[in-house]
Amino acid sequence: MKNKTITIGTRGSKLALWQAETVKAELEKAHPHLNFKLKIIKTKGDKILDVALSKIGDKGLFTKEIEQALYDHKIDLAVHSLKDLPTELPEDLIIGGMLTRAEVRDVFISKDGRKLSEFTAKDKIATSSLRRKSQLLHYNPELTIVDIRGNVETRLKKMNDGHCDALIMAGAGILRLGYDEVITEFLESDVIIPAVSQGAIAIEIREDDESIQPLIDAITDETTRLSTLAERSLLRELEGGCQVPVGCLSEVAGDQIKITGMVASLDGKTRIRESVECSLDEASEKAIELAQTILNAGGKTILDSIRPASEE
Ligand SMILES: NCc1[nH]cc(CCC(=O)O)c1CC(=O)O
Repeated sequence: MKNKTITIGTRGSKLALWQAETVKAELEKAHPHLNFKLKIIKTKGDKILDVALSKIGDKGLFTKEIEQALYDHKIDLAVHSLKDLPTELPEDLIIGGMLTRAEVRDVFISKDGRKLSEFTAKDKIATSSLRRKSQLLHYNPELTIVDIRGNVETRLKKMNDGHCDALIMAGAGILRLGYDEVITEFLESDVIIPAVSQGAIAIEIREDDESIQPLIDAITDETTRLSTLAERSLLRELEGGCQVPVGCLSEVAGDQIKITGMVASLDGKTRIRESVECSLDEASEKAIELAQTILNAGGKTILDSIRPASEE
């Protein structure tokens, strides 16, 4: 008799495929009696390549079509960069689990090997992320930031073709694709706080699909789960999507966690950073309190001033 085949939905970019293949390999190892196959799905974010992400609006840009395939039972689970999943998932869909988190830091990639500290107003740094832009300007208000879109390869090519002198990208994506040698430096959290859930791979499933959840439990890393859920609680409390200048860093030691949240104004003039330390078990609860602290410390004023513009 033929064994059941479980279908994994993914975007078609090299990074998305690497992530989906990794989930597939882990599932195959944990469940050798089952068959797993990948199904590639194109999303709106893959199709619109000439508009800055902050101008398209964020709700599920890289996820909507994949989630529809889940609803339609065309796939049984979906693999995403957790960072790209909105904090509120569509009805009846849940995050079933996460793989062990990889590199969380952003990296600086310059064309001629100069570090960020050596950059001046004459150099162009490309990023489409408001979080990166605002923190770069806080670090050095003289810096020149330009927009860029596209996947990792496209961005590297654009830099080499003269679009910019440097890029900032998530280290996780660069390392997964094996481009270690293009990294000029890792940006530490005193300069750039990473995005909420950066470096974590998530598996999205139908809430009522009881046969899938135990399969995913077997490959889920509990520390990653608790810390990224806490970061997402903070983001939800701030009511920020992925296109707001919000960052969050979790530092885990044993069963203790230190969470640092960050909100910055678009011009970088104001940057609010607050931290909390607690046990991993209470991380989500404390992250919500941390969000309130940040809102009260001026975060609310910043986020209120940004939201109307990004909703135009
Ligand atoms: N916004 C796109 C995106 N979503 C996930 C990653 C990289 C992998 C990760 O952070 O988990 C990237 C690229 C980047 O920000 O440079």
